[in-house]
Amino acid sequence: MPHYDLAIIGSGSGNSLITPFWDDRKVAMIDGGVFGGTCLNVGCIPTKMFVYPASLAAAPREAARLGVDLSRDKVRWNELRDRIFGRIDAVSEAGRRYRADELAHVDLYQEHVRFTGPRTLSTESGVELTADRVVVAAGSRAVLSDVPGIGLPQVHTSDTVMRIDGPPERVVVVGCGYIAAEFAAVFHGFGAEVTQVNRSQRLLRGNDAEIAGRFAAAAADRWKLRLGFSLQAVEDNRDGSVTVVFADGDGKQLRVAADIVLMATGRVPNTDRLGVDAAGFDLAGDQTLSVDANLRVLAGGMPVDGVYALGDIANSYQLKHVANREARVVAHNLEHPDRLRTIDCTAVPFAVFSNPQVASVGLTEDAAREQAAAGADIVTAVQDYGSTAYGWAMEDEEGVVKLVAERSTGRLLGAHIMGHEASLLIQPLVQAMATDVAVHQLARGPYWIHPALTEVVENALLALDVEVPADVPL
Ligand SMILES: Cc1cc2nc3c(=O)[nH]c(=O)nc-3n(C[C@H](O)[C@H](O)[C@H](O)COP(=O)(O)OP(=O)(O)OC[C@H]3O[C@@H](n4cnc5c(N)ncnc54)[C@H](O)[C@@H]3O)c2cc1C
Ligand SMILES: NC(=O)c1ccc[n+]([C@@H]2O[C@H](COP(=O)([O-])OP(=O)(O)OC[C@H]3O[C@@H](n4cnc5c(N)ncnc54)[C@H](O)[C@@H]3O)[C@@H](O)[C@H]2O)c1
Repeated sequence: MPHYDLAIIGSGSGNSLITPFWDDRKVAMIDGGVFGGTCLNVGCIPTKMFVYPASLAAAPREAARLGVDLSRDKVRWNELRDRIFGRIDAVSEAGRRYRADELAHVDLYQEHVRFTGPRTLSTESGVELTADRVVVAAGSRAVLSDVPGIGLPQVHTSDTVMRIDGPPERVVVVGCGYIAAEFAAVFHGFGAEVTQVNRSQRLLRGNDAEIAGRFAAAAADRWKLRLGFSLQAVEDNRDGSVTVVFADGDGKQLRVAADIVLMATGRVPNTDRLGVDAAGFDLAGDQTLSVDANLRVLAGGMPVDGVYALGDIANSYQLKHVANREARVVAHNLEHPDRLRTIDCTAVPFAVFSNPQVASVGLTEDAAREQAAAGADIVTAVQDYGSTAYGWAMEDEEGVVKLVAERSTGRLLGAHIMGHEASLLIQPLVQAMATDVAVHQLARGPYWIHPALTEVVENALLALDVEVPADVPL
């Protein structure tokens, strides 16, 4: 039975744990999927490599408003796809080869594994292995509704939809989360007829209600949006296309013909495939592994010696920048068990790279008001991109910055942005929240470049009705 100093399940964020510290120790890297995990192979990176060209392809609509007539002649999808995956697949394969062939102290197991005890594992091919320390970084996977026709080749998840021959002409997107929003924009940008259908009435669940409402209006302005319908079946039309059948709460049917269907109805942690019962590990309500602030896995509420978890299997953010930070904490804790560090989840931002973009950090207005003792100390400001000089240049009619703050302290509690490069505009606000810089200090401390689009953030900060100290910079 091979024994290791460290066994890592998952080569996504888990791959970064093999630091020089382990050079003279034995490490098992175990991954039953494609080397490099979700972000590299089927997640953040390839999606954004589609998002950017799709945003260029969508430019004629915007340019026309400004008096410039452009046309989108052709989307060479297959060429674009092969360029993207030519780059990504090579990175994944180089990473795999490095771990498999070039590091004498690392054994790469390319198969799935299950726990048989807290630090004992069994691979699909029957190898039993033990380790002093184990890190579970086994990620999450897409959920598929159990309806007739779900197995048809036209039905995709984000894992497969970027590899199709195309471009498709008619796309049905099921769901209303980040993945649905990003792919609806990609296919719309490339000229497909997109119908996005969701069970609930609200898009981008968990976002500030005002931003989610504005995003729904912007989406409905671009592609077909049908809310309140649940997927019932996918029917094979026997001509290469399918009909996607939905029903609302009253049983009214919606039937949409499509070349492809993208199921974007959420992701679940892979704990159900890991044999966590045999290890005795605790699960949280959302089926992630329960961990303490040091990211040690819990069993019966107590940390299991030497066993850590990180990423989508251990948190409900399902964001790569969170998984990366957790990996840094776990790497430290593995190397310094006598000086454990904790994970800090202050001001975790996210961005949805749709059209328009959405970005957010901290509390929504509703959550802030719920959390405020009497509800009286919360102030908000809503600033349209169109109120700034750069917004005039763009003739922008949609972009908006919404800020939530505490009146008495000037503490920024939340920031929510929709519009052009929202993912960039949010960053100074993330910095302010992470380092506890008050609203008036952020607005008047640094210079803000004129007439950059960042002025919309500056103006939103100035519009917040917070108490301003007398000596604040002018
Ligand atoms: C389409 C899409 C777009 C996204 N875009 C963004 C974005 O723009 N920004 C952002 O922050 N986040 C984004 N995310 C989320 C982000 O990709 C994930 O949060 C992140 O990759 C999770 O990393 P991880 O290390 O936890 O898991 P993963 O990278 O998924 O790694 C887990 C690995 O474990 C392996 N594994 C699982 N079970 C077993 C087992 N039993 N035995 C052996 N191996 C196993 C899997 O094969 C996999 O390789 C996106 C996700 C998707 C799907
Ligand atoms: N830019 C980013 O940071 C980014 C991009 C993509 C994904 N991600 C991560 O990936 C995770 C998964 O994304 P997601 O969009 O799949 O999940 P999600 O949980 O955000 O959204 C899924 C949506 O599908 C709907 N739904 C579920 N079942 C349905 C059904 N049968 N019929 C119709 N609608 C149904 C739900 O109401 C929900 O709104 C997210 O939590 C996110 O953190 C991040």
